[in-house]
Amino acid sequence: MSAFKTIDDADVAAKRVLVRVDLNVPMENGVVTDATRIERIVPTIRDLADRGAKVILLAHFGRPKGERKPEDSLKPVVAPLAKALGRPVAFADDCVGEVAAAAIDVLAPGEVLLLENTRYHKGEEKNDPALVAKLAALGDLYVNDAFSAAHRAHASTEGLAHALPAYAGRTMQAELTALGAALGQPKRPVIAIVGGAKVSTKIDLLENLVGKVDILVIGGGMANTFLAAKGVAVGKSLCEHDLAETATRIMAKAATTGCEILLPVDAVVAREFKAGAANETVDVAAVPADAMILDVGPQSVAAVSAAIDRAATLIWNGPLGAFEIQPFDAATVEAARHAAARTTAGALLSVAGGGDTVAALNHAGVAETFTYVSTAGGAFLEWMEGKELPGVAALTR
Ligand SMILES: Nc1ncnc2c1ncn2[C@@H]1O[C@H](COP(=O)(O)OP(=O)(O)O)[C@@H](O)[C@H]1O
Ligand SMILES: O=C(OP(=O)(O)O)[C@H](O)COP(=O)(O)O
Repeated sequence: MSAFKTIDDADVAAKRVLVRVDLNVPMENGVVTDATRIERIVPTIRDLADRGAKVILLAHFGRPKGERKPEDSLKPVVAPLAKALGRPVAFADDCVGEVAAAAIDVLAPGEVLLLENTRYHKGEEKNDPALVAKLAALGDLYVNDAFSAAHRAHASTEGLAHALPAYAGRTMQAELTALGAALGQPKRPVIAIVGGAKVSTKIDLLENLVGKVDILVIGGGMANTFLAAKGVAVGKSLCEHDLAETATRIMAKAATTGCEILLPVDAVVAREFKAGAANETVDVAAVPADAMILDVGPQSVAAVSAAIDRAATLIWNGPLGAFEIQPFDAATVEAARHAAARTTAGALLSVAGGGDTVAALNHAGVAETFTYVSTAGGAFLEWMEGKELPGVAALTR
């Protein structure tokens, strides 16, 4: 018996089933640029709909912090979701209240409805009982299929599981099973690559991670904060200077745990954040004051590849650079292809995750070659730390 109830345990026919999914997908100018998270939730939605459920999808997008920011609407996700499902998807302009209730009233068994961004309500991130009650009033059952948001104790990821009979969806189950199989007892040395842009929400994870992995490569926006903490001037780069103390503490802890930290030694810098922007490669000690680091440089990526060669297991979240705009995808693509080749050669077990990381691996053409690709980034790292994820814990029998 699994630790939690799954949708196989639920009688869903003609029931209003609130399904928390992760539709926080990479998007450019209102167009979804990577549909992996959409594709992964299809089995759960199809299963429930085929059994006659009224499927009501709850999801967040971006970080609008309780404001109705148009750029954070889930509306652009409707068409790609309908395409992936092969059936229509209705949309309601709010996730609670009269608008949502009216859209649910006209929903027939087997039909699918997506509700607008849960983070348009301040109560979502606060796990506010008032919002939980409003959401719960819209459904008979709750299914969580958003493993990649399970590290958040929010109204739709945690609170709701206590207000309605709660079940794990297929993707939630599959992620936990696959990660357990791949990384339950990782073969050493273990290398972790952590990059990306979510510095403040991920930096604390590194403190634990340096006690668990043998080599930690820090790239992307995350590296700038560490470089700045070491006194390096990073110009106009994405950098959270107020986290310098945290970064220093992590580097000190790594020294005591014997975890080798690899920071960039060179960088590709530009003055504009756009494709084809004039750029140059410089030593990290020579970043011009009016420029920003948008990728790690060739010497750094060579060091990353050499470190991958010394490892038996790779875990990766967060691209090494702003891979969406060329040529700042170079380091991420090179390191991804190198890890993929080592995996194909049988020398490396490689697990990567995160909305943008998956997009980056697809961009490099190697997502299929990695041992396992998770939809989760932050949640995957927290799972790796051994932390209990609130969204998973709330489903436990
Ligand atoms: N040096 C950098 N400067 C600014 N943005 C960066 C830099 N390196 C990476 N990024 C950005 O980080 C984002 C992905 O970060 P994150 O959301 O943490 O990853 P994931 O979604 O895989 O968990 C990408 O949009 C990428 O452009
Ligand atoms: O994209 C997500 O996480 P990820 O960037 O760690 O992969 C999840 O949707 C969680 O989003 P959040 O980090 O804004 O809570």
